[in-house]
Amino acid sequence: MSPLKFCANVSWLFTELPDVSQRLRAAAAAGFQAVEAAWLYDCELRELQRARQAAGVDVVLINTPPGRLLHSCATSAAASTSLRMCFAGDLEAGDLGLGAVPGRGAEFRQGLDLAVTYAKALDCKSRIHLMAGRLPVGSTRSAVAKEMEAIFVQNLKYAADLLSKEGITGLIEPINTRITDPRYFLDSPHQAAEILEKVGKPNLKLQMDVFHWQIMDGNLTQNILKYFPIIGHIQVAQVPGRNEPDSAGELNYKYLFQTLEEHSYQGYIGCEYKPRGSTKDGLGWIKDYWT
Ligand SMILES: O=C(O)C(=O)CO
Repeated sequence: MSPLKFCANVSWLFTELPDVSQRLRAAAAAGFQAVEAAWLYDCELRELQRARQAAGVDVVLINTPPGRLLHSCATSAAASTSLRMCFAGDLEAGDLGLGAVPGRGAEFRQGLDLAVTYAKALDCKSRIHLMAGRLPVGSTRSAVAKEMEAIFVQNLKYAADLLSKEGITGLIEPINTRITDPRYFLDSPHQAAEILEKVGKPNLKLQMDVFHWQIMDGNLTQNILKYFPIIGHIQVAQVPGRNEPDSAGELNYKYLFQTLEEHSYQGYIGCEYKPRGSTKDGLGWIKDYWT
């Protein structure tokens, strides 16, 4: 059995600290050797590089940009020395990725180029989450599903060829549409597996967020075993509160982590949850996995 590797999602953890550099340092001080993040694009890249090196952590996953930006805090970040962590987009009303969105192909490709620039600069050699995006406002899933899938397959083939030149794995992540994001295009591991089959590129894998899989489908053990060969990254949070794995909820993470150990899962497990209190105080559960 190989030991599990955890990474801190600094878009969710250590949010007591406004600056990315502070969060990277805090993650390292808490014991993490690796971090992941949703979006860092409004943070000044050279500062980000310096902060990562100073903290001594690996960046193992970033997302492609969400799309329409609500505002860019690049000016404030560039102007100030601090790297205020900011979402690069109006995530409520706007976009949540562009991979499957009709008429946004050029923006998807631009966002992919930016993600590769940041991944290379941050020495994030391994993974970029290629976000699918939402159904157009006013459309119904049944009416647009076929068109959006064809667009997603085409964009993923393009992305896979570009990423393979950099040795980077692309990931697609089903996000639950029951609670978190009702208009998101990709919402089940079965749909994602079918799309990956159609794309047929070995450097594209499945990002398994246990929180979303439980809400959409349950049947976690069978789904983990069925899709294990194509799983390239995992994220965890308790259901329904999306708090720490050991918080009250539906999931027995001790059992799920044991299952992953028994199958020698070699990837990272992203801690993408809302701490109930301070991040540090909520990390008691992870000590069992840090030998
Ligand atoms: O919303 C989530 O679970 C994500 O991982 C988005 O990147």
